[in-house]
Amino acid sequence: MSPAKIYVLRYGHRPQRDKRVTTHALLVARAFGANGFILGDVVDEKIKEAFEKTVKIWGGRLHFEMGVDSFKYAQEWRRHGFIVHLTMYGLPVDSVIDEIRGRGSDMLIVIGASKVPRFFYEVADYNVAVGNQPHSEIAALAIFLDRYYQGRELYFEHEGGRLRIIPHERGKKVVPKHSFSPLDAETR
Ligand SMILES: C[S@@+](CC[C@H](N)C(=O)[O-])C[C@H]1O[C@@H](n2cnc3c(N)ncnc32)[C@H](O)[C@@H]1O
Repeated sequence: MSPAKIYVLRYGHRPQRDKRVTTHALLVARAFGANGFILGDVVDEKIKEAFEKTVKIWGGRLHFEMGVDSFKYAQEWRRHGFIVHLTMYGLPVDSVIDEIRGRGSDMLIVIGASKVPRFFYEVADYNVAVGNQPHSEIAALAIFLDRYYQGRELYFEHEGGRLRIIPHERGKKVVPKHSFSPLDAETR
């Protein structure tokens, strides 16, 4: 059973220094099968611009919101879904991923920027570590979603957009989306 939807909550974004990291977390969320990305507590038009530009060109139906209260958002989420907080201090991803995959409700994945308050460790149904070494929220999110989807996310179709890439052994082959026939999809 799969959850109805998967959202990512980015906690602690600092507009002066996290633009690139948060943009990359958003791109990973979109490309690797999340349905929504919530930028908690701050408004950053640069992140919104990056999101809109990507969706316009490459498609996808990712829901994007910013400036919402992260604490309230997480509490509200518990009414209809469960929460996974990615942290190096949590339980190994491989020990909980099957149970998480088997749950049928909406999943909120919380990723931090710097220090994440105790609240998120407590509100989370699962504190999940992607290895117990400090690395990056982008890497943690990518690996978590990849383990969750068991690799299938790399082949998801993203609705809409203008362009698609035809995989090529050398160079870049990019075509307008409307020139792609469903027959090609079946033979890929
Ligand atoms: C700069 S790191 C801060 C590391 C932090 N001390 C922690 O609790 O994981 C920013 C974010 O990356 C994610 N992260 C870093 N290493 C991780 C790991 N080994 N497993 C899961 N998430 C990790 C967490 O979401 C964390 O809030």
